[in-house]
Amino acid sequence: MSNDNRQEAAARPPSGSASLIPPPDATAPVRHPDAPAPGELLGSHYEHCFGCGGLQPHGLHLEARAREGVRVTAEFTVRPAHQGAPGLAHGGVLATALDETLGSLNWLLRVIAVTGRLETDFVRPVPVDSVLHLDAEVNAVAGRKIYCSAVGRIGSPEGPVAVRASALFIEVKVDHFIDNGRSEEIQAVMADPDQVRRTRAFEVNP
Ligand SMILES: CCCCC/C=C\C/C=C\C/C=C\C/C=C\CCCC(=O)SCCNC(=O)CCNC(=O)[C@H](O)C(C)(C)COP(=O)(O)OP(=O)(O)OC[C@H]1O[C@@H](n2cnc3c(N)ncnc32)[C@H](O)[C@@H]1OP(=O)(O)O
Repeated sequence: MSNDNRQEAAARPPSGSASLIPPPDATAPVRHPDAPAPGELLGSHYEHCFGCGGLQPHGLHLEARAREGVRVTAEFTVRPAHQGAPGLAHGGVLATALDETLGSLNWLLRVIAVTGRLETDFVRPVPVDSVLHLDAEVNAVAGRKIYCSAVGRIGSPEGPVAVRASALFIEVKVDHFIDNGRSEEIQAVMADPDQVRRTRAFEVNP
């Protein structure tokens, strides 16, 4: 694709499916009063998470930072292990980086939620060793449904757009993980009082 065509593609509104368009009764997202201050790192929601976990050797090690409103930013350095084509990031890895960044928005709402739908536009190839600057925000909320979008730019927050995503997250209770997770890992997190306290605090969402 030529540079002109890429710029045109980057400027196009995301071609999302109907289920990613907030319904008429959707409301603007409300930042929780106890959300981390703008500029603060959010921290990992689970240390073995492939997206953000510090103890996950194969992971992306994304660190999301709170911004104003219900918005976060994160940086992802593309490593040789993330290749799909020679020297270029795998699209699924880029989708994971978008998913993780979007998922971290729920810290600002103080809601536990999982990805129901994630639609990704791959606008330009992302070379190994480049830093992808991700910027995500919640656009609307309707009941348990959280509508959000993200963009990833190469090299700097003002760099060329490489990827974009629209997503629908669905609020769940802690039981979602207890009922569905493998018992070995669930027992390990249940034995960690900090993890349980943090997760339960989110569930109450005062
Ligand atoms: C104490 C120990 C705790 C241990 C936990 C430790 C840490 C946990 C803390 C936080 C971690 C949280 C998340 C992780 C964060 C970041 C990682 C990135 C995010 C992910 O990577 S996360 C993994 C991938 N994700 C999944 O693994 C979800 C699999 N899935 C399901 O588990 C169900 O599918 C679910 C729950 C999504 C819905 O199921 P459900 O039965 O609760 O609700 P239902 O189906 O009724 O949907 C309600 C309304 O959403 C609409 N809706 C649903 N799905 C839709 C779709 N796909 N497209 C369009 N609309 C959809 C319906 O149409 C309906 O709409 P309406 O209300 O208008 O009718």
